[in-house]
Amino acid sequence: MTITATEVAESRAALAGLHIDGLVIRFGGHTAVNRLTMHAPIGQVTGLIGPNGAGKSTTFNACSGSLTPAEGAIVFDGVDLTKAPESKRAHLGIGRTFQRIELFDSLSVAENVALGREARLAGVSPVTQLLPRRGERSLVTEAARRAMEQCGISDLATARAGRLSTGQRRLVELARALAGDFRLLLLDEPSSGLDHSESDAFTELLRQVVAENGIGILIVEHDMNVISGLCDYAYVLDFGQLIFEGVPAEVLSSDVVRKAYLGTEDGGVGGHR
Ligand SMILES: Nc1ncnc2c1ncn2[C@@H]1O[C@H](COP(=O)(O)OP(=O)(O)OP(=O)(O)O)[C@@H](O)[C@H]1O
Repeated sequence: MTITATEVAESRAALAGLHIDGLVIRFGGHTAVNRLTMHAPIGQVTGLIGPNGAGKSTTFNACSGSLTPAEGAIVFDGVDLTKAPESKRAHLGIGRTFQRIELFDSLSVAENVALGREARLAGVSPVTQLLPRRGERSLVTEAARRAMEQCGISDLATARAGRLSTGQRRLVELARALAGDFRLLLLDEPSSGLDHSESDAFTELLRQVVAENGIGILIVEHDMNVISGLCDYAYVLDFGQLIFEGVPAEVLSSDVVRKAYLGTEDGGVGGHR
C-alpha cells in the first residue's frame, strides 16, 4: 500500500515536537518570514530549505529564542515558547548549531563538547554558561564522552579545536549539541564546508543519531543530497513565504521549487552549493 503525502502530513501533525504557527518576523519594514506554519516532530528529520535570503536562519533564530516574532506562535511539546528566553527553550530540550561554526579554538575538543551539557544544565548558551556544580561534573564528563564516541571523535578529545579541519570541527559541533541531550536539534547548514564524502558520512551519522537517540532534527541545508538522503519531510521557503512542503522526492520534482532556486545565483535543486 502506498502512503500519500497527505497521510504523511497528517501522521506527522499528531507527533510531539516543535509547532510553528503563522510565524511573522520583520526587520524594520522588511518582512523576512511571512505567516510560516510548519512542524518538526520528535523522531524525524525535517528539512527547511530555500534560496539565499529566504528566511531560514531567521526562522531558526525565532525558534531558539534570539528573535521575537511580530506575529504567530512557537510551541514545543505543548508549551508556548513564542516569547520565552533562550534558557527556557534549552531547558525544555531545544538545542541548536550555527551556520558559522562556533567553537572555542583555545579549548580542547572534550572541553568544547562538555560545554553542550553544561549549557543545558545551566539553561543558557555555552558562551555565558556557569561552571557546573560539583555533583554535576561527572555527568558532564560522561555526556561528553558518549557524544564524542557517537560522532567518532574520541581520539581527538585532547586536541585543540583551533587545530582541526572543517570536517572535524563540524563533528565536534554536532557532538557538543548531542552532549546537551536535547530532544530537538536545530542544525543550521551542518554540512557547509564539507566535501562530498564528508557530507555523505555526516548524513549517515545524523541518520544514526535520530535512530539511536530518538530525537528530532530540524535542519537548514543547501545540499539537496543531504535533504533527500536524510529528511522525512521538508518545507521550502522563498522570500519568507512557504512555497512548498512534502517528502523529499516531491520537493525535488516540484516545478515551484525548481523555479525558486533557478532564480538565484546558487543554481538549481539537486547538488552541492
Ligand atoms: N538582522 C537583520 N536585519 C535586517 N535584515 C535581516 C536581518 N537578518 C536577516 N535579514 C534579512 O531577512 C531575510 C532573510 O534572511 P535569512 O538570513 O533568514 O535568510 P536565509 O534563508 O537563512 O539565507 P542564507 O541561505 O543566505 O543563509 C533576508 O532578506 C535578510 O537580508
